[in-house]
Amino acid sequence: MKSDVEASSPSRCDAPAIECRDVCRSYGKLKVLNNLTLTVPQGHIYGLLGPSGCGKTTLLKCIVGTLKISRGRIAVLGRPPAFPGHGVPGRMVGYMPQDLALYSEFTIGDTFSFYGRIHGLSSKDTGARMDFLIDFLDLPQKCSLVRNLSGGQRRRVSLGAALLQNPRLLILDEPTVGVDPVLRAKIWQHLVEIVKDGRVSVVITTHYIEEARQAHVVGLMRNGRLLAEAPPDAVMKQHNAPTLETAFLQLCESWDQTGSQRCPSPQGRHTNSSQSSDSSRDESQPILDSGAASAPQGSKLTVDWKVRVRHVIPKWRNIAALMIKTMVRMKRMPGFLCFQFLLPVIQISLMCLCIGGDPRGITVAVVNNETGGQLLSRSLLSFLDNSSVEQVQLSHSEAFAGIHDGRYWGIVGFGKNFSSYLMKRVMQRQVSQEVVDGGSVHVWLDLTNRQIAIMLQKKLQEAFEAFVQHELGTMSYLVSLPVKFEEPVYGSRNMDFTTFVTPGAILSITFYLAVGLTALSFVLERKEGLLDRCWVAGVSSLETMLAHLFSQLFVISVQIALMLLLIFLVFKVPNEGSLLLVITLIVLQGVMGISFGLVISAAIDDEQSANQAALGIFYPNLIISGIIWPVECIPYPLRYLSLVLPQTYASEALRCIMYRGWGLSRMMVWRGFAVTLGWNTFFLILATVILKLRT
Ligand SMILES: Nc1ncnc2c1ncn2[C@@H]1O[C@H](COP(=O)(O)OP(=O)(O)OP(=O)(O)O)[C@@H](O)[C@H]1O
Repeated sequence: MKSDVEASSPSRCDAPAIECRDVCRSYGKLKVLNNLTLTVPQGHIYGLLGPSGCGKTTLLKCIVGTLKISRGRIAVLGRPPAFPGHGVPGRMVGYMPQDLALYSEFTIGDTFSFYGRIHGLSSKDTGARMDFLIDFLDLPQKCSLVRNLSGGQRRRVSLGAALLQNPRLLILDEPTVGVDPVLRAKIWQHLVEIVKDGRVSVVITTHYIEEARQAHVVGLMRNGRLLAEAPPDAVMKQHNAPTLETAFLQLCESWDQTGSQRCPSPQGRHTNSSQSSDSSRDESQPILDSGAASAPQGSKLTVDWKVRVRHVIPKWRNIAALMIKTMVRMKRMPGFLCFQFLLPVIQISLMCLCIGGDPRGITVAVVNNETGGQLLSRSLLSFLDNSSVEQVQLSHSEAFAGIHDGRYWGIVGFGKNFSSYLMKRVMQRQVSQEVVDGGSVHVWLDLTNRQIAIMLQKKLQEAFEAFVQHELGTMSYLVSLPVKFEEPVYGSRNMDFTTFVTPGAILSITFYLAVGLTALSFVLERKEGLLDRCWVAGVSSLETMLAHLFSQLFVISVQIALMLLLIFLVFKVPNEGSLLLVITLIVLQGVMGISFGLVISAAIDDEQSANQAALGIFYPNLIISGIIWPVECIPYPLRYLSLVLPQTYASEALRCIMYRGWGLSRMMVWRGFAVTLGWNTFFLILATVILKLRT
């Protein structure tokens, strides 16, 4: 069989392009690849055929390194995928995944430029390749948006992106689906052309079995095993079949009848001939040693520490390419960008406008039984704040009927001798109970709304103090409480509840917007195969995270600038402390939101669950972080939980900076920064661990 392969191959080369030995891979309990052994000779087109669900895509993902195998060994272009310093993943491999994995907001030109940047092509080279590919793949103009292309056109753009850098190995997962027969023939012709000099190898999966006759070798897969691996003619000859499809059907039937033991598969041959003592080694652990699959016998692949360091250090080129990608996408979605910038402004405005202010237009029934001219009751009522309290003069019975019907929040009542009795109370040393009662303002309140009731009590008290000051002048001390509130040490007398809530609300808004955007963008990119495609192109997970962090920092900065301008200039929230500290703490909370978004996207695969996770923690965190109500009201042991949450100490620190003017030397301030940094580190480590466990 091997001689058949060599006879039909365009050139000979000793080291195979891909060598898989006894490869196993499972998804949970589902065993998808089952001791699969496969060899792709250098300079050949290898057609990987098999029914839907037999494991072709899984195998290709293992070959390019986006999935780790659980057992066996893989060598691609001489080394295991992801071997430090190896070009796979990277420029040496062109990968077209089954999902189109294209940014729909990109134009065709943007798509090629993006991958050109990642592969380090000059703009001239990218331009030349782009022109060739657009012409060759019969694509529309390069300014056409991917989202406006037909399914077949998108598939061709995806193929073009895989061909862009002239890779040494092409891995194409069903590139001809949805492509018309003329173009399909052209693609195959091109593949035959590029492997001619023996430098480039191609692995292609297709559902059109007959088109695979143009491949130099076909591998027929079923149930995670390779049933046959030979040139198409040899397979047909062996099964005396007129077509490849018939041969494949016969092979499947014979497999079903005889079982795997006696099936004439090359796999058995490989397994027997090459079985080594370490063939069942777990590749997910010692990935460096596993490169021995292609190394000369007895030798081990070693890596220079410089190469190892270079492999780990993020490349600025890739980060820049990803950041440009984000900017281009933002530019193409101006509505979404405005929404991103304006949403926090809208949220904080609504909060400042609607939470913490005094209730207005509260109707109160006034029952005034006094008659005559110079009445003290009228004078007192004139000091009641009209903007907050609306007075309705009623009789006793009407007032009580109204409050019982819920039309009034309270009743203010004066007896018919109120003025004279009040003066007696003030002037005489001893008075009767009748005078005390008659000289008092009687108030009945509906206490079902605590905020309104508190406001009414406060407004009545203020009105009384102003009235006493007006009527008694220097003698007003006679009816005042002997308690004097001096100038506040911190804050001002007119600070309202809004002032308390604002710092925590800013942190919370910044944190949750960053969580949502990060989780959603990563989950969507992974679901659409975009992350995998970038990874195969040579972008590391760290580079992806850093690029996202830098792009998000830009968005967060604009959001913070707009929010701070609004609260300081429009809502006049005071800031006694360092603006730099205020901004730094908010930015760090935004970065923490990004880190938490990474945790969600690492752990969750679909956007709906990611959204639910983000929303699910939103309210509990808001409530027990002391953002809308003081932590001091939280009962133990819930208080302990509250104190370790990411925003409890941070909100307190921001309030201390803004309202007390404190700096980092104060424990309540540096504690907020320390907790934020601690959570940041924890989330980043957790995201990395989850990603590692799930790969
Ligand atoms: N992420 C995953 N989690 C769980 N099971 C999976 C996952 N991906 C694939 N599978 C399962 O693994 C099996 C092989 O899938 P794979 O995509 O490799 O098949 P395929 O041969 O490429 O199929 P097709 O030709 O239809 O693309 C299928 O049963 C599939 O349901």
